[in-house]
Amino acid sequence: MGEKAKRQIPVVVVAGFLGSGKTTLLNHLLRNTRGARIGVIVNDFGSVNIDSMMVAGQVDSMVSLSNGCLCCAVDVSDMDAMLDKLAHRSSELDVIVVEASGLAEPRNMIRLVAGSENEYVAYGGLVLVVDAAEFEATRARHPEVEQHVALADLVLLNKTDRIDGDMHDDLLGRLCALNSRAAVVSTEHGRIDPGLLFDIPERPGPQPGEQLTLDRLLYEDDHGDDAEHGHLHDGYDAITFESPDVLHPRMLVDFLENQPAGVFRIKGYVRVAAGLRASTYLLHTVGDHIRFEPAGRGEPVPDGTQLVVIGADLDTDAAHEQLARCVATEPVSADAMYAVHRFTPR
Ligand SMILES: Nc1nc2c(ncn2[C@@H]2O[C@H](COP(=O)(O)OP(=O)(O)OP(=O)(O)O)[C@@H](O)[C@H]2O)c(=O)[nH]1
Repeated sequence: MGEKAKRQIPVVVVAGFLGSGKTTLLNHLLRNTRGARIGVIVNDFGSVNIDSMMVAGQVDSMVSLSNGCLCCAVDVSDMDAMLDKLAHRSSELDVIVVEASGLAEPRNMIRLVAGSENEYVAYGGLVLVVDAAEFEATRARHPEVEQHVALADLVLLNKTDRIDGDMHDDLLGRLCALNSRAAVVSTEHGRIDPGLLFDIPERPGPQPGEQLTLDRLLYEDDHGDDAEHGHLHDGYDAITFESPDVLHPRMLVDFLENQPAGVFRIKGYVRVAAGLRASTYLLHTVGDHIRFEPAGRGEPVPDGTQLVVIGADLDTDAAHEQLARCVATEPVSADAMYAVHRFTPR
């Protein structure tokens, strides 16, 4: 084990009205972990097939709230108590998924996670599951669903098997009007590529004679042919931006605060310069949550900038061009670095 910088585990919050498909999404992720180690926080384990998942080693850790409701009864210290069980110095989890109860207020859920004092976690985004067939009826009964959409970093327009093409187009238009920033992905039974949500670790495949894990078997069963495999990647884009030149800190932050439509998360190294100083930071963003950490604490750091932008239906050329425009073409005044310092921890 090399000494690494403190690893922060992304905590993804899954919210959505009753019956929209949150548990279905969670079960899908647990069945398609692709080697990622997933921790789960749920209200109760009733509908998640936890027992068999645990036996098969699919769920690496989980915590439930035995009594009470994840929406209102929980405060930051309750959430931290749950997160502390999953995220600590020796935790090997790659992601923690919190399934909010159907009545949870997403703003509160974000506050609980983003406000966590646990130094080993980082906010991993709000995924809002929307029932495509019921959106109109839900909106009539609960107008606040519009605010929920506006808060989301990723909207899953689920149950698209239950609507026709015209309604699909209409819904996409309405969701984009409510939130032009979020990535929107259409799904059936919550089947998204987990790589959109979190990093798939590069762990070696099974060696000859080694047993296949259930995840691999299921994944390979589901995706044995290329057509099926391709299906899971629909609407999921990842672009890489690399530059040997330094970036202008303020222009970079401006880009991050006005991300192109469809971006869900951005990660990688950025080399920025202002005044006489050039520094490399590890950058993570989810939606408008931006974090710069000084790079080089134990890990090798590339010379220039290496960023990956992940989202759905991205205009990849435009995103690339916008990033290229952040390259500093003339000397930058020293105070421009404040733009980055606003987003560095502590
Ligand atoms: N037709 C169709 N049914 C779906 C889809 N996704 C989920 N369902 C069904 O919708 C129902 C509700 O799904 P859940 O995943 O339990 O929804 P939930 O959001 O966890 O519900 P609560 O826990 O009650 O808030 C289940 O019967 C699912 O099988 C889909 O894409 N299409």
